Amino acid sequence: MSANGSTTVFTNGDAPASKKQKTGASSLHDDHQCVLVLDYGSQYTQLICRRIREIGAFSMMFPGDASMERIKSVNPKVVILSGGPNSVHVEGSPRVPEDFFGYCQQNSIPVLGICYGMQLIVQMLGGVVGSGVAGGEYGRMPILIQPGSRLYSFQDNTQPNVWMSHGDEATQLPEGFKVVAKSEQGAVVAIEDQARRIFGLQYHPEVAHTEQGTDTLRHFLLDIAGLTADWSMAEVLETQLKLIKEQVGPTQHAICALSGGVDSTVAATLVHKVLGERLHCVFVDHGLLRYKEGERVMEMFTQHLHLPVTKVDHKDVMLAKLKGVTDPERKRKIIGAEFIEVFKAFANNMEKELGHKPTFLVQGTLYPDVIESCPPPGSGQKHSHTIKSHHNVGGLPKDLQFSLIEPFRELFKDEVRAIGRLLGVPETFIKRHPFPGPGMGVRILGDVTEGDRLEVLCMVDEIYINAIKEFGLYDEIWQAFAVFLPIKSVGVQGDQRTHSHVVGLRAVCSSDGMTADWYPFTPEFLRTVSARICNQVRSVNRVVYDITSKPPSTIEWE
Ligand SMILES: Nc1ncnc2c1ncn2[C@@H]1O[C@H](COP(=O)(O)OP(=O)(O)OP(=O)(O)O)[C@@H](O)[C@H]1O
Ligand SMILES: O=c1[nH]c(=O)c2[nH+]cn([C@@H]3O[C@H](COP(=O)(O)O)[C@@H](O)[C@H]3O)c2[nH]1
Ligand SMILES: NC(=O)CC[C@H](N)C(=O)O
Ligand SMILES: [Mg+2]
Repeated sequence: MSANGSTTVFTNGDAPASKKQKTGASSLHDDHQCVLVLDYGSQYTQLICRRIREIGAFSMMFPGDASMERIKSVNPKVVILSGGPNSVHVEGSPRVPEDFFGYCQQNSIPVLGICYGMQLIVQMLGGVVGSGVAGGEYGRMPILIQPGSRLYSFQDNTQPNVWMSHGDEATQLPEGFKVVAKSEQGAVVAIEDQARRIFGLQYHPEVAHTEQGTDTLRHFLLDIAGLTADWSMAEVLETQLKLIKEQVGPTQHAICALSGGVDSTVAATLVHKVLGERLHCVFVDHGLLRYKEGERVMEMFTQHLHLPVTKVDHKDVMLAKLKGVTDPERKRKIIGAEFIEVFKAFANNMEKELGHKPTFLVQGTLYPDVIESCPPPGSGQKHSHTIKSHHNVGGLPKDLQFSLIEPFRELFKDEVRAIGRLLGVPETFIKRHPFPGPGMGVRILGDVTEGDRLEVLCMVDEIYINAIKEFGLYDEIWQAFAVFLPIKSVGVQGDQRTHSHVVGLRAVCSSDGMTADWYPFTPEFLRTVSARICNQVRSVNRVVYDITSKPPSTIEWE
């Protein structure tokens, strides 16, 4: 169990030893060579662990300032230092113990530093980190690889596009290191000391948008460090089934927050395998759903899922609570708290009906929800910043009266899709675009309840998604949706001046939601959809398309 009561496969190292035993992580560790990831608070640290799993190796994650004793206790074969929001020259910023590099040297442990991790290597081994030539690089960037590098010896492409997110730079390298790649602006973006097998990347090889990023990590782990690839998703699934059985015991009941989205559908199917009739699914219609979503989802459950699901209508209460609220974080917290109110009432009703009060709550929480919401105490990611409070994590009330079962809390969407396929979940669910729990609540900027905002957005979104399906693009796009902007613009319709709503359209390519790029629609598609929206939704006179990647934006607008 992790600190908040959910089960985890990959121990974060902050859990006490007795709890670690419970997760089964120590037995897994006994059977596999360990890649230790030291976390300095990057949004992407779990993504490093996810890539390591994809490559077929076992990983553990410790906080970046873990003691030497702790590092030694897992006998790592490789250590990766993550990125992070801190700056190495700020007093008190997290770092490895002074004798860390000596220990790695003595035990022939290769080290890779990523972004902040590379800056830490440079500073701690006697180089200099400063503001450099680039003055910060964010998003996509081509880099130029120098010949003769060990880190890149597997590849031919000498100018891949990589994903950057940094302000500081290495301006002087420690002795023994050489530059093996530079950015377009001339910043040092890859370094290596071949003799000591210490490597550094200023960009993020772990994000899906970095070309050959996984290949670079694979080459580092399998060829340079010599690990064997012997870890699989089937093993993750088996471990989760075992953990849930232990966590819930033979008689307790659980409720499952089921949205019709991929994550909760796979979570429900998995937990149902263990609990059977002791699992009770509840779908909340909070009034912030898409056009006809409530009916459509219930029909999908009946036709394809064969799990009993109760639909709860909570529209009026939710919209009353959101009236006049404009701050995005405040909205998220209200929505999160209302979800829990519904679950509590549902559990109380169950007790009256069945004589059993479910004390567990199953949610399809994924790692991106956790990291963006800012990690709960004890989760190990103590150096990260809050980006937004996802309703199912940071939006939960403090006095949550359930123990959480969140089998995917350390996984990413594409991994959950893989587990769903292993469990035989129908493709209708697996291929659905993600839809956030707070729904239209975070897609209407500002007050959700004002005027006809909800109706307008639902209509626009429906027209947009239908056009995407009609053009055969739905499966190519990771997520698409419309956004209501709280401004009006001047237009001319039927020779008359209008002063009407503006809507934004967003479509992104991604594999895990951690990084994303905007989808390049054809002008024909954009022309068609814009004309349809302005003709069919008379109170809209302007449509804009969002051409921002994540980072620097996020996928949702709030
Ligand atoms: N309308 C809803 N009713 C009940 N539970 C919900 C609802 N919306 C979200 N949840 C709960 O919150 C969790 C997080 O929501 P999220 O949208 O991230 O996941 P999802 O809906 O299962 O999948 P997807 O990301 O594909 O939409 C869900 O897994 C589910 O447990
Ligand atoms: O269930 C959810 N509750 C939330 O509060 C929430 N906020 C964002 N999202 C979804 O997460 C993914 C990443 O989105 P962002 O780049 O906007 O953070 C995208 O798929 C978003 O739709 C949420 N899902
Ligand atoms: N993504 C990172 O690791 C950033 C490191 C450091 N905070 C910088 O801005 O340079
Ligand atoms: Mg959803």
